[in-house]
Amino acid sequence: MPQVLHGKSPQAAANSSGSPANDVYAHLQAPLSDTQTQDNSTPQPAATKPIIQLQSVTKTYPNGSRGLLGVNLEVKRGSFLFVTGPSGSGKTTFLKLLYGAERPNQGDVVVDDYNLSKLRGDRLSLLRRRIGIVFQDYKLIPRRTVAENVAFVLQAQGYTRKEIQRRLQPTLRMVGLQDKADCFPDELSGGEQQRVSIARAVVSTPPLLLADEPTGNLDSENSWQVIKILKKLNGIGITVIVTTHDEQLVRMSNHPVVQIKNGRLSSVKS
Ligand SMILES: Nc1ncnc2c1ncn2[C@@H]1O[C@H](COP(=O)(O)OP(=O)(O)OP(=O)(O)O)[C@@H](O)[C@H]1O
Repeated sequence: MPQVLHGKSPQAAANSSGSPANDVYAHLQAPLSDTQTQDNSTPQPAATKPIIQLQSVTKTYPNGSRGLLGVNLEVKRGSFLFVTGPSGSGKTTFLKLLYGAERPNQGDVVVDDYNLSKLRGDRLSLLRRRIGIVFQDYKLIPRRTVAENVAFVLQAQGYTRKEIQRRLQPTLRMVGLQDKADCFPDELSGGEQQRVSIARAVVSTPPLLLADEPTGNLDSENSWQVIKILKKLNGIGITVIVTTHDEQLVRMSNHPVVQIKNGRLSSVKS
């Protein structure tokens, strides 16, 4: 049986946490159901289907290292999920399988209705546009300003200049960097750089945000600030999955938690 993670409906979350009032994110504020039927005989409306489904997923690397073993998981749209576990347990492998950077040896990975086990080429690129990714080491382009780093994603996806301008300021405001638009990454603190990378990940308003140890290089205050921004994004409907070693952050956050140990997944808190 897959683990099923229940998320608070994004609308409810938006109402309780105060969503940012700007129309860039408005289309993410449509009410989505937080209940899901297990009856596969009746077609489910898109909004009630899980955004992520893993069935019997095993990943072994060519050198024989175990990434994941027999993992079953369903994540509902609008959820906020923490993934914890010791170093080398399989957390990054789990995220890589979700955005198609690795493929399972066995089992199916379905994300936003795309079966990643079979996805190639253009269709994989299309799915990746629907997934924002945040890394521990930010991965910003050093010779581009904050605004240019964030706008770059939209340029690559063919957005018009007008649409890029429309999205840029609200997104920088959302991460509290509206005054740093013209700074270069090396003029920012680690926490600020991570917030730029979050802005870059969500400026195209993807329905899914994956964050791999986003607070790994930050002190506790900056870590909490990053988590608060991720919560805010979840509040407007983005499904958020965060890997972390930081038990304190997980305890403070009151969201579902799964643990991966030796490639096996178990639910710690649902
Ligand atoms: N490209 C790869 N080739 C071979 N083995 C790999 C590769 N990537 C990861 N592994 C192995 O797979 C296992 C799981 O690694 P993974 O990076 O998913 O763990 P993790 O939980 O994210 O670790 P950490 O918290 O240290 O980042 C480890 O044994 C690791 O050595």
